Amino acid sequence: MSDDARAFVPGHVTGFFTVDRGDDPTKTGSRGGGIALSDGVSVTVEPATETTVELNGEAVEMDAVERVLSALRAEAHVSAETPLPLGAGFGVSGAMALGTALATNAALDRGLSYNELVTIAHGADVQAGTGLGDVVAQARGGVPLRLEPGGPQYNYVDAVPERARVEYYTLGELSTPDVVGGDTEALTTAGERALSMVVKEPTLPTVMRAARQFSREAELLTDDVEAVVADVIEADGDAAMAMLGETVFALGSGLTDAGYDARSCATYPAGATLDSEG
Ligand SMILES: Nc1ncnc2c1ncn2[C@@H]1O[C@H](COP(=O)(O)OP(=O)(O)O)[C@@H](O)[C@H]1O
Ligand SMILES: CC(C)(COP(=O)(O)O)[C@@H](O)C(=O)O
Repeated sequence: MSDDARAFVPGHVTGFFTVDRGDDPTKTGSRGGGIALSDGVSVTVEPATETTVELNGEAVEMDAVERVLSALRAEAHVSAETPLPLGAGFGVSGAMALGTALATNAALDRGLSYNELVTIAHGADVQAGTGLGDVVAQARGGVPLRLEPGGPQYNYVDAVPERARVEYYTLGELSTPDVVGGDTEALTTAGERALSMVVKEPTLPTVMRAARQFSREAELLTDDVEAVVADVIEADGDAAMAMLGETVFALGSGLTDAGYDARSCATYPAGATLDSEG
């Protein structure tokens, strides 16, 4: 019997990252740090004769989702709902891939385990060029530190043992394939430096400081984002740029204290899960 199934996947803002290409997608990924968010993506999968993908009621083309469905030999109507903007650094593509994997497995009784489904979604996001570390971070939750790249068989994920209220404010999109598909040597050096700062002192304020340093060193910080981050710091807050988007995220009420009309959520302590029935 097949039926509809729904999964929730937290959003994930990356503060800093590396690009680590391997021989296969499960060994390819990023190291880095970020924050899983209680604002995430609810993905409903309904088996169908032809695949269609919808985000907040509008049809979208999403390579990562199509790759997950073909890996699971499924045709389905995938409908996702989220308050997060697409293409602005919240890992919406990774969330849709992971949510599709979890919900398709349930709807079509594929009988795969969590790590197997995370591997499929990670590989799909990597091959689509839309993410390197979001899926494994979204499978973990909290404040993940990705110490080794790749899917669950190869990576090594630690975390900062804290939780916080988080605010975010988006000014625009940045193309993930353009950045991760280009020359990433300097970016990776900056990402490694940021990661070692946080490994030495695994706290949220250090994550934010490392993220600010990374965005400058990797030359990804835009003037508009820099101005907002500066305003938050001026108002005694803590903020940084979300990779890869023109988005600022802040701890506590940093953005609203600085006068921005920001959306607020919190760290999401758990990984992605299937919703319970009924
Ligand atoms: N209107 C749209 N704006 C941006 N991306 C879109 C849109 N419609 C579909 N897409 C697809 O969504 C994916 C966005 O990936 P990415 O930029 O990594 O976003 P995110 O940062 O949310 O993960 C890409 O596969 C892109 O082709
Ligand atoms: C930064 C990024 C490579 C892309 O993130 P997004 O634009 O949100 O898909 C992420 O997957 C990571 O490895 O940390």
